[in-house]
Amino acid sequence: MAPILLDNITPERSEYIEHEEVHVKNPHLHSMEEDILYHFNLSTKTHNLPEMFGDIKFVCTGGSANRMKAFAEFMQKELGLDGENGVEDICAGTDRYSTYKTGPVLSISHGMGVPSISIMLHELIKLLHHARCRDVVLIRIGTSGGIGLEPGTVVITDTAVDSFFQPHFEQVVLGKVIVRSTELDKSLAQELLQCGREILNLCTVIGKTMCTYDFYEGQGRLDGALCSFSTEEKLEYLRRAKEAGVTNIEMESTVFAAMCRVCGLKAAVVCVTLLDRFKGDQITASHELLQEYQLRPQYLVSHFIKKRLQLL
Ligand SMILES: O=P(O)(O)O[C@H]1O[C@H](CO)[C@@H](O)[C@H]1O
Ligand SMILES: O=c1cc[nH]c(=O)[nH]1
Repeated sequence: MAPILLDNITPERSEYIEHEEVHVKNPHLHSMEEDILYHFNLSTKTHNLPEMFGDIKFVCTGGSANRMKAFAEFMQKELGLDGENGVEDICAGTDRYSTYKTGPVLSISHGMGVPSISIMLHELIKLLHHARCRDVVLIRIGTSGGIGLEPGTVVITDTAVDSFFQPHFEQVVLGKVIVRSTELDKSLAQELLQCGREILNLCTVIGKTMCTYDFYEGQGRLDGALCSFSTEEKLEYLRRAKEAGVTNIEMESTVFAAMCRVCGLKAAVVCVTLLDRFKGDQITASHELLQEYQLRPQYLVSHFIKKRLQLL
């Protein structure tokens, strides 16, 4: 078994320092003449990153490219910005991620699962660093499976946990396992919860979010191509998750929380639940209802952004 190390590049407690530029935790980066953000099709030599991105204060990210485009269009309207030509994908030169900027809001897709969001976050955090951004808040707006919650509930994550219900993210580096904390910013979570409460008919709760490496077996589903457990074993696992404080399950929150924390970035996860996993595995809601569910975290985060910008 690989040796397990607690993260040795993270200080004891990674504190967010107000008004400081976004920093990266990589001593090699400063000696590089050029930094190519390959999956964004951007580079420090070919693009003026401070001019293009220096005013970003909010980064919102979610798995689907269409959702993040829709969110950018929505924010354009909400912030009263000129939207005659719609929004344009800044990284159109690559189809790995879709990126839109509307005023101080960057909307970017991350694909599905830990490896995909982790690559995006490496390049995003370097982008924010090269652009000399300050006081940036990162929010994942996503979907999830609920544990004992009414479908359509919006969950604000207080801590992301792994499949053992631990607040950890494990990264294999040079054949060793590095364990990083997945605690999220508590006051930001409370601020978002308050925003949820201010929106009529939006059911918002706070709880732990479990992040898995798979949608099927990894989330205890009985309907994948493989399944090695019984219905009773599945329900027992979900009951144990619920007892540990888990309210929903998705596939990116631990690495998102861990990477933002190491780099001193304030981060939050806001996911709507598409089903109650105690009641089933298949997502049976209609397309229209699922579309409406996906808008709920967007409304909440838009409300939060407008409050922060003192537009409300
Ligand atoms: O709806 P988004 O944000 O894409 O995320 C959730 O949906 C995907 C699975 O359907 C996973 O990536 C999970 O985390
Ligand atoms: O059950 C679900 C629903 C959405 N996303 C997940 O990861 N799981």
